[in-house]
Amino acid sequence: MFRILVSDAISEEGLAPLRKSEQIEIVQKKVTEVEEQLHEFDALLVRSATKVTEELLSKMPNLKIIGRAGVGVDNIDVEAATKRGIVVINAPNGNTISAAEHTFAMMAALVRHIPQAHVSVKSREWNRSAFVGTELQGKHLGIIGFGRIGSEVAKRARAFGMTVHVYDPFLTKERAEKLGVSIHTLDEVLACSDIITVHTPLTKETKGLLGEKNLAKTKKGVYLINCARGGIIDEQALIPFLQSGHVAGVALDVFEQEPPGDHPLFAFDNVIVTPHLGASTIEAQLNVATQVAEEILHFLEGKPVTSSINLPTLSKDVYEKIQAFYNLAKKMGTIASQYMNIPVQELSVTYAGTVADLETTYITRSLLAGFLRPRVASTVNEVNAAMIAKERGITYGEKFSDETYGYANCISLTVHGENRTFTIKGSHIPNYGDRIVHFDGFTIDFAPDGHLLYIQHQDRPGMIGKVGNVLGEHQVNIATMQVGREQAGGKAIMMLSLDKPIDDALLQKLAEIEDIETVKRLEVS
Ligand SMILES: NC(=O)C1=CN([C@@H]2O[C@H](COP(=O)(O)OP(=O)(O)OC[C@H]3O[C@@H](n4cnc5c(N)ncnc54)[C@H](O)[C@@H]3O)[C@@H](O)[C@H]2O)C=CC1
Ligand SMILES: O=C(O)C(=O)COP(=O)(O)O
Repeated sequence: MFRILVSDAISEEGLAPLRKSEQIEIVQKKVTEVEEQLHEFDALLVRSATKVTEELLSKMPNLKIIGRAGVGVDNIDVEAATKRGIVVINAPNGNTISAAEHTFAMMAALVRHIPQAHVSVKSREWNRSAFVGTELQGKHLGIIGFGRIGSEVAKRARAFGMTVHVYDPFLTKERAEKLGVSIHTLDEVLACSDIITVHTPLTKETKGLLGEKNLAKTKKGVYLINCARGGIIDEQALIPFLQSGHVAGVALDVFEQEPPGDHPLFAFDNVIVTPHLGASTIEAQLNVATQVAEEILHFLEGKPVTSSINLPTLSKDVYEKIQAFYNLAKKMGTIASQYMNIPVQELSVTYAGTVADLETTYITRSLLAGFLRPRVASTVNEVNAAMIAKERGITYGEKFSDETYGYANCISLTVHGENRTFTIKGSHIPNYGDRIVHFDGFTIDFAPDGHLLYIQHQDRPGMIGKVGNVLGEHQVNIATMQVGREQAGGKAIMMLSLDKPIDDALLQKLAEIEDIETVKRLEVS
């Protein structure tokens, strides 16, 4: 049974596909209501309210995936999740339109004083002169952060006859031109805009982006909007600018602390607020819940998740193409790790032939996970492999080559350890399977599966018989055996596939056979 804790309000209709699965059990409760059962959950679905801290994760040792039914993952300690090998996914575009429309609604409300006028009329006043506004047409809109939401806001602004100025360090000129906006530095946007709206994620770089220093660079009478994340505009820093009238009005959908409680900005009539409603529409909630539910099902079926925060993202098509190499690479990593059971500094992976044209980052992560698994006590998978390698001082790199050694594809792994280097090469042959075609200097051909026994010996007559006898005496059946040698009478290797694993005592017996130099057990699961 795969147990999912849904700890925030997520669309029931969107979750329906999960409910259909007999393998899945859904519990809809706040974290505080299931303190005693936290260790039982495999998945956690949240919006922005649940804070997924390291402490919470430490109480959920079975957790495999966190789904954020929305965009921002600043409420999730992604680094802590990654360390634990937990996949973090979000629903990146399900609420884009709703957030953009809400931003626009806030903009219109701000410059036409709609919330204040509404309260006034309902208080039985009729004070038309108190609420004279400004038009949006002809105004300069500054957008900071030009991703999905920022660009949808720009489209609407242009339809309203506004001129749009954008600051986003990652925005290309082509995309800006296509959307009819001009790219500027942050200072230029601050200086030329009548209205500024922020649409970046909350990161170390964007926290307090509109603080005292940058607010001072804005035009007198500027309007500010934050429908992204609390803290991108520094709430405390706004106070003197509102008091002096430098900032004409502020619209906030999000707060540094949510709920904000008795906030000092509420004292200003020209600060209008909503309780984090950007994504709160029927459509957005259905979209994000459906996206996350689909991803959870993919994850359960072992298919790739397409919107992971801490894994390279892969489409289904791409995944289908790389799957075979992904498995081969993992096995190669596992074998190399057991064979080179000494400290290693570097793994170098070379891709040649058809595999070189694929998404190799993912394949390398798989190889890395396979390599680290025999060495690391905690969970290691594609999510945390890179991080664990770094922690252990193991560097890795990818290269590409044309040398396929006669195969359609070839993955080579060279492991650099102290005073020793080891190379293994593998190929995936469609309709045949995975083959290791080179092992530590020897040309060979074996399937990297099951209970393998590697023997390096002097090439003498009778060696195979001696090994067979010892194994037979201990009731160990040999399924397959492949041999390779440098030259007649020189160094040779055997790679045996056994029906069951062998113990240390038997390994020792084999090592004692004359002319056998090395015996290693290699387990590939
Ligand atoms: N109020 C609400 O209910 C909602 C809020 N959001 C928030 O809106 C924000 C944006 O969402 P999307 O547009 O979907 O994300 P996105 O990832 O498509 O766009 C973010 C943009 O910010 C830019 N950016 C990053 N660092 C920057 C910096 N230092 N300066 C300037 N630009 C920077 C990125 O290049 C990117 O283009 C997120 O913080 C998200 O959490 C999203 C949905 C609903
Ligand atoms: O998707 C986002 O980033 C949002 O801010 C929406 O938050 P919510 O799911 O409404 O708590």
